Amino acid sequence: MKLHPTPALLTTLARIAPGTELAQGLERIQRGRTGALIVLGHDRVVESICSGGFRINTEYTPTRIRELAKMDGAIILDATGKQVLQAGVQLMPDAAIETQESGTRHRTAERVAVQTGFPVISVSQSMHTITLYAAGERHVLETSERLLARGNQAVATLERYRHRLDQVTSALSAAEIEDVATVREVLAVLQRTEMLRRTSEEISRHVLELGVDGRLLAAQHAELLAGVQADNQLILRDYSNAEGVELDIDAALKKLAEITDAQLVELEALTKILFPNSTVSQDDQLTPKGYRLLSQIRTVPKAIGERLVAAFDNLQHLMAASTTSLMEIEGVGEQRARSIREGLARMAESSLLDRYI
Ligand SMILES: Nc1ncnc2c1ncn2[C@@H]1O[C@H](COP(=O)(O)OP(=O)(O)OP(=O)(O)O)[C@@H](O)[C@H]1O
Repeated sequence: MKLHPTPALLTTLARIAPGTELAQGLERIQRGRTGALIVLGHDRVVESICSGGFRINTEYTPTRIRELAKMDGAIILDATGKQVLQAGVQLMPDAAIETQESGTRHRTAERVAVQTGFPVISVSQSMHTITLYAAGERHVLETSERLLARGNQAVATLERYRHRLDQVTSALSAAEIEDVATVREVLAVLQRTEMLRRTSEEISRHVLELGVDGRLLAAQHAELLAGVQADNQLILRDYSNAEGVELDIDAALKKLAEITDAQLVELEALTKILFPNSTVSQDDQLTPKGYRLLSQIRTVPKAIGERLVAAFDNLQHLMAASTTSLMEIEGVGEQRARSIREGLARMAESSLLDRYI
């Protein structure tokens, strides 16, 4: 799935997000009902397509750029956006570079961005829009109100997803402890975790683009993600050898991120990720290795979790292990062995309570 804006474009969007000096300048230009063509960087290539205008080499301020935008021609800033280098410049990019834009300002902006590799901002006087050309993409900036509306909608979705994820995660934990976990339960957690991840990523992009206007959204986002216990890497590792062959976890995670939203809902594509070589029924039972549940015990660092799984092979064996046999593992002393046993016992207790009371 291709994200929009892409991470490369987002980096530039964050530089002109509300609250930044550049955003304040753009806002003043729009309020003054003028347009502008601003190049965010300067080098020999830029120099070679510049004609006329004048060099000012002065510190960037929102008021200054607003005044300079009143003139015909483009404004060139340095790559940090802190210095105004030239103004009133006629840009003559390669006319062979394709552009779908119609007005000359926007056509020029797109071509300059492609030719120089620097971000270019075009403020339209007639349409009152701000378009950013960067990283091979074109992005029309949205108002904070619209971005916030979409962000709030995504937060409401995230809240629903979180609730559902918590339900399927505790159902899986209970089933794992009783050794009756089914393919369906495992896939449900894989699916819900990925849905949560996608929505969360969407909110992060809004937050970045919103700058200071996104503070509340960022706080809500963080709160909703606190304590999420599902982790798809651990799920995949827990069931990695369900077919007798170890999965390539990184490749599986990549495939998971690439399937479409529609495929994610249907489970078929997810089944193929976890079981690339065989056909399974949703009711088939699986035994986890125990990575995920071990990761929830505070006193078990990752390296020790790895050794425990390597030595005991699966969660059932781990749960049956005595303190003495746990202590045979490097890094597990008496205290840690006890806390592992207590941790697993506590999980068993609470999952039974969840299930039957
Ligand atoms: N090659 C260029 N170099 C520098 N400035 C340019 C160039 N082309 C256009 N401009 C600037 O854009 C202004 C508007 O041009 P034009 O109306 O043709 O473009 P437009 O894309 O329709 O703009 P808008 O959407 O703002 O109306 C020009 O007056 C000039 O200041």
